[in-house]
Amino acid sequence: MTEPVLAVEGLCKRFGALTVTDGVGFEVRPGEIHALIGPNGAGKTTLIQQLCGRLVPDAGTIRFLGGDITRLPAHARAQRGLARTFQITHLLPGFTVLQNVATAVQRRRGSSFRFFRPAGRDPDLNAAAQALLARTGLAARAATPAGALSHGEKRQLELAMALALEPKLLVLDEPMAGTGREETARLVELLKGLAGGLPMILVEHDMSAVFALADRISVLVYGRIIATGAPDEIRASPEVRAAYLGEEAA
Ligand SMILES: Nc1ncnc2c1ncn2[C@@H]1O[C@H](COP(=O)(O)OP(=O)(O)OP(=O)(O)O)[C@@H](O)[C@H]1O
Repeated sequence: MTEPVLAVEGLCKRFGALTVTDGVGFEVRPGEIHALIGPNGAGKTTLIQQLCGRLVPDAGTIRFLGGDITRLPAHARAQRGLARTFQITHLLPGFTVLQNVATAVQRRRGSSFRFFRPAGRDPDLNAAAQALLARTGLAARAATPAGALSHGEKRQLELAMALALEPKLLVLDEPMAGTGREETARLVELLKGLAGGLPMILVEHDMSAVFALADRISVLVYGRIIATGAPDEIRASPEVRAAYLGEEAA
């Protein structure tokens, strides 16, 4: 079988007497959307923080594209292509949508020698940024200040900025949080369109979005992964239903 993009083994994290990540292991395969679901307090955020380098695990290993990244700082992981949305990017509300994305492209290219030239006036950066806006359904909003976007559009912009980093694995941290039904449907379609090449980890409470998007799902309960499988397997698993999904997946 092909090498996994991300391989996590025996990951443990304790806060005092509380074991929040308890021997977690799972893999992200090339091109797959791998959803991580679990009830409130299951340890999803703590797990993601360890994957992205914000928290150091007490035990276990994280391998990304074949290299051990367990002890690497967050920025070094980002440089290798591990991008987390809704955390690593910060929207500049007074800047236009285009300028925000152009700034992210500029950061990726490391073109700090052009610091005296505003990102929004560089034709190369603008072309790259325009392409990302087209990819994320925001082309018509290029000249709008980021602060004037709807909540769902801000999510699209965050996605465009994450894509500007040319990630090799995208960690989507509750992308549907706070979005309305229509916006959720739009984001699901958008993410479906991006899928197929770019592997993603999707942490999400909205089960309809999870089941619409995920190729595989891992279920985290009390810091342990109790099941990993295709959506149909997860939906049918008595353990998962008892521990978490209940009637939601019926
Ligand atoms: N820095 C910390 N110090 C102490 N306890 C913590 C810390 N961070 C998280 N916890 C505890 O660890 C447990 C898991 O929290 P975590 O936020 O990872 O869960 P979660 O699955 O992301 O929950 P939610 O779905 O509500 O976001 C909780 O009991 C939380 O109170």
